Amino acid sequence: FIHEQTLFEERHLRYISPLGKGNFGSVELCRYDPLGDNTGELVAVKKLQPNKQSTVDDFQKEVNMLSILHCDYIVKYRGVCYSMGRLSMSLVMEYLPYGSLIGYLENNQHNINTRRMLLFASQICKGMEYLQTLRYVHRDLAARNILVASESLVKIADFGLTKIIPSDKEYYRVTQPGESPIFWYAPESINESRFSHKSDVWSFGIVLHELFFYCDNKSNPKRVKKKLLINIHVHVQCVFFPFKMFYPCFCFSCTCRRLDTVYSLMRQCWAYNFDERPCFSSLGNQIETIMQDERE
Ligand SMILES: C[C@H](Nc1nc(-c2c[nH]c3ncc(Cl)cc23)ncc1F)C(=O)NCC(F)(F)F
Repeated sequence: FIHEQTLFEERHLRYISPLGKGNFGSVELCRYDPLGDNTGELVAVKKLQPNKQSTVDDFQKEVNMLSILHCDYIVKYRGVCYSMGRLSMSLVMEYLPYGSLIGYLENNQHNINTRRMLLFASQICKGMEYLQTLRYVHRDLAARNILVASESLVKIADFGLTKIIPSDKEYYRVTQPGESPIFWYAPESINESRFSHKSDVWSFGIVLHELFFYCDNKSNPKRVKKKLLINIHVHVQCVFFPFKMFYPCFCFSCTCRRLDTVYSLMRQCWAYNFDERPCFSSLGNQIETIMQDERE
């Protein structure tokens, strides 16, 4: 069923600039300006780019999934815009001027402290907890898919790969694994295409590493990223391909304080056995505790 969808008329949607390419679609900055006097609001418009992977009904699913999410830590859905006589549809979302978290980290690494990183981490946790109540598995949790709303607020975005776990199972198995970035994927997702809240927890651990790796002010993020990729000791757990498993163990060189507690959070998220990984509410509590300690 189609939720009540706020309709944006294409003729009032004024293109401004490209924002980026996401899962199965490109996002553009537009102004919805029905009065035609530039007083309209800025919006982020995701146009479907039908290709081998994604079809219109995948996109319709993404729209429907996003349209029922109401959470401070998730990018707001605004509505849809039909063009070419309802042949093609665009997803209209709020526009967040600070952009993606990965870009923000790269541009602000000098004035980002561990307190702010912990605050962002706890907000992402809360957003993921909310998704879990709806049995959503994001499947692409990464700093590039987090948006910065302000100096003290981040939001989860890009629900192009999100799936809803069936009520009789605790995981979702994808049939055709796309060319998704395996760096953020849990071992069971790589080996069995198995996705669950616990595989999102693994990805959250990678996001923690992305957050705290940039707090190392000495190093320029580009080099850090290269160093990180070079330094990641990827241990091939089994000899046989394709059952190759990646198990990142990072040589962690961040100089920020509370390093040991944050690093232990990451290691919990990277428990090989998904049953041993903490849930998002436990991670959220642990982060709040570290934040308290930070205050002392
Ligand atoms: C494909 C699109 N890429 C980009 N989007 C934006 C952006 C700025 N401000 C924004 N406000 C609302 C939205 Cl939906 C996107 C942006 N900036 C750089 C991008 F490369 C995207 O959705 N990326 C996922 C996420 F949104 F998390 F960054």
